[in-house]
Amino acid sequence: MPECPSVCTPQCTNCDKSQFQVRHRTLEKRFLPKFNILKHLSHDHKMAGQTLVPNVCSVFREDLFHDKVAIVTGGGTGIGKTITQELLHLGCKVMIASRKVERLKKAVTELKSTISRSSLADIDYLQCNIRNEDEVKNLMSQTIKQFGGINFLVNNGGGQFPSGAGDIRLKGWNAVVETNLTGTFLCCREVFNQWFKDHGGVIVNIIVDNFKGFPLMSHSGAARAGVENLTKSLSIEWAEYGVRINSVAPGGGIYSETAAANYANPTMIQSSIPRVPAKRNGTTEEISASVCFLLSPAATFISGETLRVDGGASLYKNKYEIPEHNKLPGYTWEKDLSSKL
Ligand SMILES: CCCCC/C=C/C(=O)SCCNC(=O)CCNC(=O)[C@H](O)C(C)(C)COP(=O)(O)OP(=O)(O)OC[C@H]1O[C@@H](n2cnc3c(N)ncnc32)[C@H](O)[C@@H]1OP(=O)(O)O
Ligand SMILES: NC(=O)C1=CN([C@@H]2O[C@H](COP(=O)(O)OP(=O)(O)OC[C@H]3O[C@@H](n4cnc5c(N)ncnc54)[C@H](OP(=O)(O)O)[C@@H]3O)[C@@H](O)[C@H]2O)C=CC1
Repeated sequence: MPECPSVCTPQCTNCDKSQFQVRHRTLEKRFLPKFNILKHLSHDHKMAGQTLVPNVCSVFREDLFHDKVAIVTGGGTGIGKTITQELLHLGCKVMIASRKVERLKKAVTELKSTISRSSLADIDYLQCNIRNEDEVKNLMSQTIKQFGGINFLVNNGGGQFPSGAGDIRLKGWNAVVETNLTGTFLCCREVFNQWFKDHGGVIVNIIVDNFKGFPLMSHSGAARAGVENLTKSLSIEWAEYGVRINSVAPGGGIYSETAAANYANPTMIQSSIPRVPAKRNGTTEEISASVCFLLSPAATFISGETLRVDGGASLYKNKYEIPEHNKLPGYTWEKDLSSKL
């Protein structure tokens, strides 16, 4: 672990680790191909009564988005929270939106405290279930009212539950498709109708690594394939309005406490590591950087594209182990003729 810097950082009241140690331990663990991250994160580190907010940094220049307004769905947790942190760091005003108000409130309180006085950045939240058309309309209109317009939409909110396709009930299928495909469509349509049609803007959709199918999450694989195609259609339809739209496909498992908590087996996020050429999980920061790149002027000639951020995983073999079986016998004329004898 790196040496403690000369300026002493606050101590965690739960475990005596310094802020500096916590930050570096977290990074260190993330890069170890072991499944012990959960143990390390078993309590919130608190510094002088405050939950630790890790120091934000970015490969982009600090004022890059100082005149921009972004909406990040699912911006209170995991990948969405990291994207929000980086956008704030780059001077952006960010509206985060999802279903659970308590999580949104907590994130806003935490992240607001990180904004420096000289920055034009700002953050607020709105409750919005992206499956609900009226709530999506309200998200756009309230953001325009509060921040004066919208430049970026990051459709990050989404998810699924693991299940064999044979066991997925219609309600569960619909819940996943409505969340990931319909919800993304509603957000795109409303931001376009209410603002982008007249002012242009940039959209980034977060999808998944479903390029070789998404066994045990077939509902999500199908819904995200729909989003990938929607991305292509809209990039063509809306180019004349100054709208760019791309997708980012995180792969290999991106650890966050909330992502892991969604699964009965919390090591599921880590289980794909053996099949990631990079031999590690991705970080939320790596997803955020790719989103910021696609939002930025560095990507003004990129639209309708899907950026795979997966350490090469989508090129490697499928992560679903197929049990030994002989249920798909071969066809030969000999067998065919002998069956007719
Ligand atoms: C190698 C690993 C790679 C992993 C790659 C991807 C990782 C990630 O995406 S991490 C992100 C994880 N975060 C989330 O998924 C959060 C968002 N997800 C959800 O909110 C749910 O999964 C949802 C999309 C299904 C929505 O849930 P909810 O709002 O509760 O939906 P409804 O009440 O309308 O309907 C629920 C309906 O869905 C079925 N169902 C839900 N959960 C399960 C489950 N765990 N197992 C089986 N079935 C489930 C079920 O039919 C529900 O209806 P009822 O039976 O009437 O409750
Ligand atoms: N972690 C990973 O390995 C990977 C993640 N992804 C995708 O990245 C995105 C972010 O996931 P991640 O940060 O990892 O996990 P999280 O579970 O932390 O994030 C999911 C976010 O989506 C929000 N959300 C879910 N349903 C809705 C809804 N109906 N309306 C509004 N918001 C909703 C949740 O907020 P709330 O519950 O408050 O509504 C939550 O903030 C998801 O789309 C996920 O599927 C893709 C590939 C890999």
